[in-house]
Amino acid sequence: MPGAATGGAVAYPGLDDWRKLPISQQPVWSDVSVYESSVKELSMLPPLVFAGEVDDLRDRLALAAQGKAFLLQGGDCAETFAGATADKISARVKTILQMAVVLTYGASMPVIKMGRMAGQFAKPRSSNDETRDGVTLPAFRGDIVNGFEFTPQSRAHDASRMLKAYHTSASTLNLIRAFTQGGFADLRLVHQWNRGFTQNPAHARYESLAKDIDRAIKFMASCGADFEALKRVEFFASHEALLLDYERALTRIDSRTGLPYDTSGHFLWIGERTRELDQAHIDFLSRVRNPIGVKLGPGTTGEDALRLIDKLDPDREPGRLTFITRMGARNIREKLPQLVRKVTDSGAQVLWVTDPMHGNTVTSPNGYKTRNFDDVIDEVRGFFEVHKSLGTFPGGLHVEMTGDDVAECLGGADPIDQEAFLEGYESVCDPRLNHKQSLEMAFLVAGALSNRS
Ligand SMILES: O=C[C@H](O)[C@H](O)COP(=O)(O)O
Ligand SMILES: C=C(OP(=O)(O)O)C(=O)O
Ligand SMILES: [Mn+2]
Repeated sequence: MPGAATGGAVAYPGLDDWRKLPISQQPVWSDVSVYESSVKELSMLPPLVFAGEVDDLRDRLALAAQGKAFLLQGGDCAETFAGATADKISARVKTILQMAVVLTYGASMPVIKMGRMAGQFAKPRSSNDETRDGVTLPAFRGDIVNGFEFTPQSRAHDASRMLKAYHTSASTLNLIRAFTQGGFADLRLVHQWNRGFTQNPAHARYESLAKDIDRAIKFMASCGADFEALKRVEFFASHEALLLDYERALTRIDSRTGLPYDTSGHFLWIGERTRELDQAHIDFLSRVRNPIGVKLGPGTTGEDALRLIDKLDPDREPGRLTFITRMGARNIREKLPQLVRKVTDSGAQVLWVTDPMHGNTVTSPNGYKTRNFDDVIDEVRGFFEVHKSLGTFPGGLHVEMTGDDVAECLGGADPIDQEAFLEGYESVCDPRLNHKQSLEMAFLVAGALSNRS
């Protein structure tokens, strides 16, 4: 039975209480013995992240909550096993680094860099099934559960996929660490991150900013400045903590503090569909030390937000809790103010982040799940306007994006139209900003951040 096996997972009071609670969006594993052996093996594998890194991230997020840093979180809607190639991973990391440079330079503010990467394999779905040409099969729930291919074999829920997800996360993280610690992310290579991407307006704008940074670095170098700090960047891994069998098996007790950390990623978030207060996801995540995010859709009330704070951040610990609002461009100016006001009046300090993607999903006339770049931008603008009017800090941006030249979202300065989807649509779940749309977004946010006062 799913959710039943603790395998060899470390024991700690409360870590298995979620098993007695209602839970949604979980697989029904097709083979119980495979499930049991997979969970057992997972619980014996090394942690993917170190608890000390998780603590560092909490400190960084605390700064963002105070308005002293900005969080940039981006990556695929659904990572895939096949997509974990060096080219795709490096294009995504380079794009996030480029966006971060634009933000740091434009807004004169430290930027916390975080991928929806190295673990973003589980997807909640609006429907359990999918029907094509009269054939109905289980919906695709992410590579950690089943395959995208539309056959009964591929769509069966196969628990051994959790092991593949672990190993794919490990190799992705290994490459990310190599890139960001091994010299590739050195700010003096700011031009090189632009190489290999096609020419376009955002690309040219980035080149010109990179020239300014180059000039400033050369000037400082000739003044004798020490650039050791520019060689490496911190880069954190995050994903939606949806599949609790997996998250539980990777939860370990930190030898320094004796406390539980979910070592599948640095930052974990709870999705809009699984954030019910008395249910399994909130309970489980309330018991691990990682910084936690919660997605908040347009139906969230101020009372909901306060109850989530009490449950997930009872000690009001700086950096512990991030609210990722995904209201939709049409709702944000009306719905966000009451939430922010209620939280601020309670004295709690959370980090407010905008996800301008998930409230703006539409179907294109030719049948693709897409988003209009203008709607995405409008939600970002609304987010900044609301926080400005309330005197609170718009602390981060959460986007579905890729470093590849895909055609999945409509519009942008070098516009994508729906015909382009026929060749360029690659996502197995939600549409992502492509490389140029991502850079364009970064310039817009940098402008909004620097114009705040
Ligand atoms: O992020 C993913 C989607 O928004 C979520 O999985 C729901 O998608 P669906 O409506 O296509 O199932
Ligand atoms: C499913 C997702 O988001 P939400 O929970 O906000 O719908 C997601 O981030 O891919
Ligand atoms: Mn998504």
